[in-house]
Amino acid sequence: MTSTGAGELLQAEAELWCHAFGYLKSMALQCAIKLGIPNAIHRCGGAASLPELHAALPVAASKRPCLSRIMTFLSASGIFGVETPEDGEVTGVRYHLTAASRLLVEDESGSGGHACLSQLVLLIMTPIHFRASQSLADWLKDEDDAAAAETPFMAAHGASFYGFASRDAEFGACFNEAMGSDSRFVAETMVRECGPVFAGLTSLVDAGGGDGTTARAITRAFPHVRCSVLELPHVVDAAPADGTVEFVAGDMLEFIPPADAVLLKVGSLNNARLIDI
Ligand SMILES: C[S@@+](CC[C@H](N)C(=O)[O-])C[C@H]1O[C@@H](n2cnc3c(N)ncnc32)[C@H](O)[C@@H]1O
Repeated sequence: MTSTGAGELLQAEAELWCHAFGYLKSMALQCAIKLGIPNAIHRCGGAASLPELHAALPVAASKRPCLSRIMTFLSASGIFGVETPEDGEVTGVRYHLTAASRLLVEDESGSGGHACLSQLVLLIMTPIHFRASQSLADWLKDEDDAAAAETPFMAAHGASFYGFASRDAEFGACFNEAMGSDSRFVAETMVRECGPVFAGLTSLVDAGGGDGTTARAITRAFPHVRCSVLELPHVVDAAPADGTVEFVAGDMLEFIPPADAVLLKVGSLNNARLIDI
């Protein structure tokens, strides 16, 4: 067995610390969104000093010194860029938006026309997901193969992800809103870059199409394509009915309405089920 040098050992320990504290990156990002830091920097013209952030953000006066540490951390993570003045004076440090944090700016006209992804990012970091991932080791050890524990999410919450979303109206609404923001973002690129794909179609069904955001964007960009959305009943019940797209309540594993094309932009269904479809 080869012995490991002190330098390598210390490096290995540092790596472990980075992994163990990795969740702090997520939590700092969550904090930035909840405080509205991307919006504040955007309103300052795309770059802001600490005094400008203190004036714009709801941070208690006694906690202001901590904000500079959070900004340093977020800058090291690439969420914000940082320019330090030559004299090193802290009040002269300016933080600016990066490509990633521009996607967290709520004002669409100011974020380069992109949809804002803040709701989606916050959804990924809900305690509901953390609770499920914290049960991963116990779930792997457990011999119980009852349907109730098919996934770590089911083991933690007693329901499938979509079962939970239908049971908890507040979480369901957050989830649909977050998916809608992702769809707005993806649809912008899809209709701009994939025109030829839609050229020969007269109808399309978006299976698991959420609140219909993607289908609406397709219909608006390609009016010759009649779009419908197949969704679980609780999602159809809450969907905005503006007549642009038709909603069909059902289970895509059982039935998909006939159309020239099927759009499938879904996660959280296991691979075997997706292959069935
Ligand atoms: C990850 S979300 C994606 C929503 C939308 N396609 C988008 O990209 O914004 C998956 C969607 O599939 C729906 N869904 C899940 N299982 C389904 C099933 N068996 N039949 C129909 N819809 C389903 C969920 O309600 C959810 O809205």
